[in-house]
Amino acid sequence: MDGEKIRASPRGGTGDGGDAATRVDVDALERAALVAGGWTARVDGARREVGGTVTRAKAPLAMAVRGLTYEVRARDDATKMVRLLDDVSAAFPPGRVCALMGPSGAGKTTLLDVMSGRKTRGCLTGQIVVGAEPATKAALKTCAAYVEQFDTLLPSLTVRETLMYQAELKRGAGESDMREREAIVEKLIDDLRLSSCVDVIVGSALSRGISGGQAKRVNIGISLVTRPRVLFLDEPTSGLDSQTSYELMRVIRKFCDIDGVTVIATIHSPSSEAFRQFDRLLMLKSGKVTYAGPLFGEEGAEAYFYTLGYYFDPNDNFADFLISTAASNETDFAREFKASFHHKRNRDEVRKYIREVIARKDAGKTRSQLLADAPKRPGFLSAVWTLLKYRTTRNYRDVQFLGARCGGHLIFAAVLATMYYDEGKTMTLESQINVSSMLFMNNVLPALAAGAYLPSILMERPLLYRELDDGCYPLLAYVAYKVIEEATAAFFVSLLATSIVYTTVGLRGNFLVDWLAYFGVQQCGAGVAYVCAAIARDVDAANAILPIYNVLQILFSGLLLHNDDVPKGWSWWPPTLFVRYGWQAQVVNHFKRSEPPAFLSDDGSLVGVIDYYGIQGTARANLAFIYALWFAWLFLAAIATAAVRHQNR
Ligand SMILES: Nc1ncnc2c1ncn2[C@@H]1O[C@H](COP(=O)(O)OP(=O)(O)OP(=O)(O)O)[C@@H](O)[C@H]1O
Repeated sequence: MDGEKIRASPRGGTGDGGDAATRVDVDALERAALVAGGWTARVDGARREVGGTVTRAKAPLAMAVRGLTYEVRARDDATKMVRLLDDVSAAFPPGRVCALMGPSGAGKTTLLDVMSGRKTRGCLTGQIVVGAEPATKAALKTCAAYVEQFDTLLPSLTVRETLMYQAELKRGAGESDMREREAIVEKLIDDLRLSSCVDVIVGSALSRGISGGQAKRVNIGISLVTRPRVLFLDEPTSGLDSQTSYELMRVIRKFCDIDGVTVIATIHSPSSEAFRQFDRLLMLKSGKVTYAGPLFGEEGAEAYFYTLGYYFDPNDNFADFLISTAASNETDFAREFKASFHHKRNRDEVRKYIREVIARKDAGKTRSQLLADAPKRPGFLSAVWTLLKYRTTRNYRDVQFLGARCGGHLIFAAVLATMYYDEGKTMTLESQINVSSMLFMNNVLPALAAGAYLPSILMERPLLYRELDDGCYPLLAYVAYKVIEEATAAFFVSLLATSIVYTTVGLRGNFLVDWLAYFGVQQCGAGVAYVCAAIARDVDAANAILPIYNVLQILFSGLLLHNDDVPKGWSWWPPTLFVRYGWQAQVVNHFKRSEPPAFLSDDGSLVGVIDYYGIQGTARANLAFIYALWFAWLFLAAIATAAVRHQNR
């Protein structure tokens, strides 16, 4: 409770060294695991074997940063650099739960992002080590996991499916077979106390699912499926009530003690009980260290701030005391810390870990042990299969998902059927105009319907970013999964829509050509939607960009302005338009250039509708252009998704 006394270490320790007695002897744990030859876990002193599977217990890893300075271009003036971290040095001993605290804007999240290798821009100097190695992005990917503040989960999966989905994406077949993955997931469900909601869907704002606290635990669980040795958490308790945040912190503490995970978490204002699960503290203010060391005990933070004249009333919440103290402008905390014994102790600790890296290097061990020990991740095909297995199967059961992709096409087909019934059976001037116009709209509509793809692509963007950052799959696997998912649905709906129009209107050409043109245009439209979704910041921007492209496409596809009349400056544009090729393929397929001449051309002679509009090429050649454009748009979409990152990192 907030009113309780916080005098001594809650785990009976007396400072940094003092709580060692209550911590799990991780070396002993690892030895036990090796002897047993199985994956062992100690819960309340008892050894537990899970599923009889073979996975070595891993020792937790220390992390340290020395002289870390990080600058970015100022938001308001790109010529200026802003220093967000200023000469930060701190040690994060193995198997401890470290709190990163400070007033709002102190640089906590920045430090967490920098340490976890997630910063995508800015200028970084200083050293970061993990274990006895430099903390390269590749090394961190093998041993660390990051839990973001906001839950990015798939709403339609149950808790168990969510954990299995992540386990399949993150654990390679060579290292862990299905049974082992299941054993890991069952253990996580147990450890995270998710048994009561294991078959409940995650849910969203629109569909009721698990509670906020359970969602947080699932979010942590998906990071733990790889059994990381370092866990970064960005404000794990934010938005939770004090009881739920306490329970969550206890679970995290347990992972730290039993599974040997080093935890580094930014935290705002936890309850006293939740805060007692931490044992180290790094405080920042304006990017500078204002305290680094043990949280509780005689040489802890309370004793340190007491020496500066800030007395902690035991009836208060210690975390609130630290935050309000740090916010005070009466003391230059960074300077005071540099002059303190605590700074010297921190410096020595950092040196110890950096020295291990240097010693390893001096011993000629330049190959990363972390990389060598890294479990094999699933390959490209395996990742695509997992995405289809968990995401597409759910999407196909979602009426809204299918409705958005099918409804419009079928309604348009029905309307065209009634408007142009039997129109293709004659070749009069009127029917030539009507059928060619109908075929034009038959290609415009699937292009316009691609707007239906935008919301789902944009909504799952945070999930995509997280899964890419977690190394779940390469971007191309995601693109492949998306194409298969959309193309499979489009295959059936385009077949049905084309059948309706072909038979009712009385089209004459090869049905396959009409269908391939429709399907191809539909897929090109999806490709354009992917590009818009990649470059647009939000749904509003995407909804503004896509219609501009489509209107420009409609204007220049040959019906509204004949091909021969396109102004010189625009002549490059029509050859890039898939609606144009779709229309041309279907018009040539229907009339076969054998329609009776009914239109007066510029030179006074009578020509058929194909020559009147200046339609070029055979049906096959036009189809070839559509499919070439499909690949071009997919290629552009992949490049745009990789290059444009709408994330404030
Ligand atoms: N490009 C930039 N130009 C200017 N200031 C920036 C820029 N990027 C980040 N900042 C500032 O850097 C500071 C550190 O941000 P950070 O998110 O790390 O703080 P924080 O301690 O996690 O804050 P909070 O507790 O509010 O989340 C903030 O004041 C932020 O506004």
